[in-house]
Amino acid sequence: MCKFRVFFISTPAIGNLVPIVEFAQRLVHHDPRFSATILIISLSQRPIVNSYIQSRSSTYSNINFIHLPPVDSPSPDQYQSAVGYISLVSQKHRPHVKDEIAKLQQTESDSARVCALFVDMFTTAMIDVANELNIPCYLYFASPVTFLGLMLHLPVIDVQLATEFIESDNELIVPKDPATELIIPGFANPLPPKVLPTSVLKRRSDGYSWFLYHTRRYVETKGVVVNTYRELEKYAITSVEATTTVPRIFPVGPVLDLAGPIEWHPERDQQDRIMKWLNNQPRSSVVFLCFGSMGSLGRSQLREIAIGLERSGFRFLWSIREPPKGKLDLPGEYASVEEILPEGFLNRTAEIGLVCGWVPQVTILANQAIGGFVSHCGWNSILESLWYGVPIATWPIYAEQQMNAFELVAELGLAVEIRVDYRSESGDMVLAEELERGIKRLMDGDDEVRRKVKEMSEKSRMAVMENGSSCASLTSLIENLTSGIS
Ligand SMILES: O=c1ccn([C@@H]2O[C@H](COP(=O)(O)OP(=O)(O)O[C@H]3O[C@H](CO)[C@@H](O)[C@H](O)[C@H]3O)[C@@H](O)[C@H]2O)c(=O)[nH]1
Repeated sequence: MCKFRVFFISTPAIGNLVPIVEFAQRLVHHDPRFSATILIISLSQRPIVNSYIQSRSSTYSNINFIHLPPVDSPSPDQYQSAVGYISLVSQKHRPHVKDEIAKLQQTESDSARVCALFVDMFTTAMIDVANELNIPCYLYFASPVTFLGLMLHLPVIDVQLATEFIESDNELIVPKDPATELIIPGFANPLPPKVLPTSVLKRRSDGYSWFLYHTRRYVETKGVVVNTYRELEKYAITSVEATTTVPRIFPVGPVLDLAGPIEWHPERDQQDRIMKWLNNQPRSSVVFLCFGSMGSLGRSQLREIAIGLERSGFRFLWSIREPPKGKLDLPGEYASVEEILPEGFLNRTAEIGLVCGWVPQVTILANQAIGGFVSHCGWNSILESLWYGVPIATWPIYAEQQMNAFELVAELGLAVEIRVDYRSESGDMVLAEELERGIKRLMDGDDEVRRKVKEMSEKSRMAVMENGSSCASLTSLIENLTSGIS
C-alpha cells in the first residue's frame, strides 16, 4: 500500500516535462511506498505536450496525471519572452494547483501522506502553494549543475554585469573590456561572457528579471534534484555546494526516456522510415544532426549545412524543422524541404543521406550506424548521447546551450567544437567549411574525445545501477522526503 505521495508541476516543454515524468516513474518503481501525481499545464501552442501525456498515461499506470484547467493568457504587454510568458502562466495556476492537492489530500486514504511538491526551474511560483499547504518543496532541475551554479550566482554577478558591460535596449550586453571573463560556481575555467544565456545577456529584458525571481526562489526549497550524475559533473557539484547558498543537491541522473518518441510521437510513419534506412547503414558511419524540440535554423544557414555535409562526404541523417511563427510556438514540419536546399542536393545525396523532420532521437542514438551527433547541446540530448557513447560536435542555439557546449568542450573534453557561442538571433552563421571541418574531426579524428565519451557512457550506466552514485543519491533523497513523516 502506498504511503507517501509526491506532486510535480512542470513547465509545458518536452525538455523539462519528460525527465520529470521519468523521474517520477523511477521514484515509484524504486520505492513502492511512493505514489506520484503530475499536474499538467497545457498550452494551446504546444499540442505535443498533450500527445506525450496521453501516451504516457496509458504506459505509466502507477502515475496519476492531472490536467489543470486553462487560465487566461497573460496580455502581450505583460511579457516579451517565452520565459516571461511561462512564468506568468505558472503563477496564474497557483489556485488550481492548491485545489488539486487539497482535493487529493482529503480523499487520500489515511496511510498516504503528501511529502513533497516538486517545482521546476520556471514553476517556482508554486512554492507559495507548498508553503500555504505546509508541504516541503523541492526543485527538480533538468539542466546541468553548472547552469544551476550560474542561476544561483546571478544576484552576485548582476553588479558586475551592470558595471563592466555596455547595455542598450534589446541588444545583448557586451563587456567594456573584451578580455573580461566571469568566475561562476561550477566552472573550473573562467567563463567567456558570450556563452551566457541570451536571457542573461539581455539584462533589461523580462526574461532576465524572471531569471532573478526564480533563482531567489530556488534557495527556498529543501533540496535540488538534478538530472546529472556525480561522475559527469563532479567538479561542478562540489563547487556549487561549497560556494553558493544552494540547499542540498541530489544528482539522480541520467534520467532518460529510453523508449522515447518512437512510442509517444504521433508521426509514426516518418519514424519507421528513418529506422528502416538507418538499419541498412554500416556501423558508426552516419553523422546525425538534430537541434532539439525547439530548435530551427534559417534558410541560408540550412543551405550552408547542406553544402558542408555534401563536402564532408559522410553519410548523414539530418532533422530539419520549420521555424515557428509565434514566440511560443514550436517549430513545425516543412511541407517540402526540396525548395529550401541547394538545387539537386537531395538527388546527389540520395544514396548517403536522409533529410527528415521530427525524429525519434534516443532510438537513433542507440542505433549502431550512428558515429557522431551534431547537437544543439540541450541537456537531455547530451545525456542521451553520452549514454550511448556517441560523441557530440557542439552547435548550441538557445537557452543555456552555449554554456552546456562550453562545459562539454572546455571543462570535460567530451565533445568536438563546431561552435560554443553560436546565437542565431544575432545573424550568426556557421559556414559550410566550418561544419565540414567539425564533421571530419567528429567522425574521423579526435580519438581522445571518442575514448572519453565511451568511458563516460559506462559511468552513466553504473551511476543508476544498484549501489551506483545516483541510486545512492535517490536513496538519500527518499530518506529526506520521509524523515519526520510517520
Ligand atoms: O526531433 C527531435 C527533437 C528532440 N527530441 C527529444 O527531445 C528532447 C530534447 O531535449 P533537450 O535536448 O534537452 O533540448 P530542448 O528540447 O531544447 O530542451 C530545453 O530543456 C533542456 C533541459 O532543461 C535544456 O537543456 C535545453 O537547453 C532547453 O532548450 C530530447 O529528449 C530529444 O531526444 C526528439 O526525440 N526528436
